[in-house]
Amino acid sequence: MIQFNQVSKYFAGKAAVDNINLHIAAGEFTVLIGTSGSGKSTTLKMINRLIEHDEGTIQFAGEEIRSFNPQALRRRMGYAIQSIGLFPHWTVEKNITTVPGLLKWPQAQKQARVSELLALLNLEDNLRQRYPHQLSGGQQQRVGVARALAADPEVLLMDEPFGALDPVTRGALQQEMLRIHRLSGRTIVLVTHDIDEALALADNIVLMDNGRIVQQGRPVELLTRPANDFVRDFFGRSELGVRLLSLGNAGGAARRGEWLEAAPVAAEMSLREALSLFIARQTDKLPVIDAQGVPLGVLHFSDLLRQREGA
Ligand SMILES: Nc1ncnc2c1ncn2[C@@H]1O[C@H](COP(=O)(O)OP(=O)(O)OP(=O)(O)O)[C@@H](O)[C@H]1O
Repeated sequence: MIQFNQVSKYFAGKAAVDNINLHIAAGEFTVLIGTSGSGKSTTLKMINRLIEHDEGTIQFAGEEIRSFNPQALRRRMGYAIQSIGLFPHWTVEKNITTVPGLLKWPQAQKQARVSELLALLNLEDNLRQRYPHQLSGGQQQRVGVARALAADPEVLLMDEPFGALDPVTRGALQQEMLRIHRLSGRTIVLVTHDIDEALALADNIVLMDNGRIVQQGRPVELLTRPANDFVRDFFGRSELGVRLLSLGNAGGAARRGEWLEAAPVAAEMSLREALSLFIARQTDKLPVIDAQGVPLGVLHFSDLLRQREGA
C-alpha cells in the first residue's frame, strides 16, 4: 500500500529521517514508536506530503506520491492529530464533514454520515450542533477521529491522537480504534510514544531512533527477539513478562473441553487483565465464554506461565 525506499528528510542539513525502508501493508495497523525526536511524525507527515521527502521514493498504491496532487492525496488519507485541530467556529457536524464538503456530497448524505460516525465513536447524536469548546477533551478527540474517517479514506494517519487524555478515556478510544479497524479493514498508521498503546493496537510495530528504523515486526517479535540492546531496553526488561501477556487473550489460551461454574470472562480479555482477575478472585481457574456467551473452555493460571515461555 505504502512503500518507502531509502527515504531521507533533512532539516537545516541534519537528517530527521535517515535512509529508511518501510512497507505498510494494506489493511494493517502500523504503529511508529521511538524516542523523542526520532523522526516518527516526520515519517508520518511525508505520507500525505505535509512534509516533502528529500531523497528516495515513497509509493502509494504503486505510484510515487509526488505524482499526486497534494489535495487529492490528502482526501484519500484521513489525518488525526493530538492537538485535534477542530475549527472552533464550526459545529461538530460541519467539522466532521470537512472533506465530504470539499467532495460536494449532498446534504442528506453528509448528515447520514455524521450520524453513523457519532454512533461509531460512541458520541451522542445531539452533540452534532455543538461547538468544539462545548465538548470535553475526550469528545473533541473523538470528533477529530470522526472527521479523519468521514470520507472513508483508504488510509488513516494518526499522530498521538489520544495524547493528553486520562488513561480510562485513552483505553476506551484505543478499543474503539481496534473495533473500527476490524470493521473497516482500513490501513492505519499511528504515531505514539506509549509502549502499551503500541502493543495493544499494532499488527506491525516500527521502532525508530535517531531518524532510523531500529527494528520492525509483529509486537511479539520485538518483545521476544529484540534486534539489539536498544530494542530490549526500550521495551523494558523488567516489565517484559507482563507486556507479553497483553498480547494474548483468554479465548486463545483457554483449555477447550473443560468447564467450571463461576463468573465467566470474555474471550477477548487480555491475559494481562486475566492475571489481575486471578489475583483479585484468588483463584487459579477462570471459565471463558465467546462473544455469544457460549462456553469456550477454562483458563488456568499456569497457562499464563506457558504463554510467556511459549512466546
Ligand atoms: N519543521 C522542522 N524544522 C526543523 N527541524 C524539525 C522540523 N520538524 C522536525 N524537526 C526535527 O526533526 C527531528 C525529528 O522530529 P519528529 O517530529 O519527526 O520526531 P518525533 O519522533 O515525532 O518526536 P516526538 O515524539 O518528540 O514528537 C527532530 O530533531 C526535530 O527537531
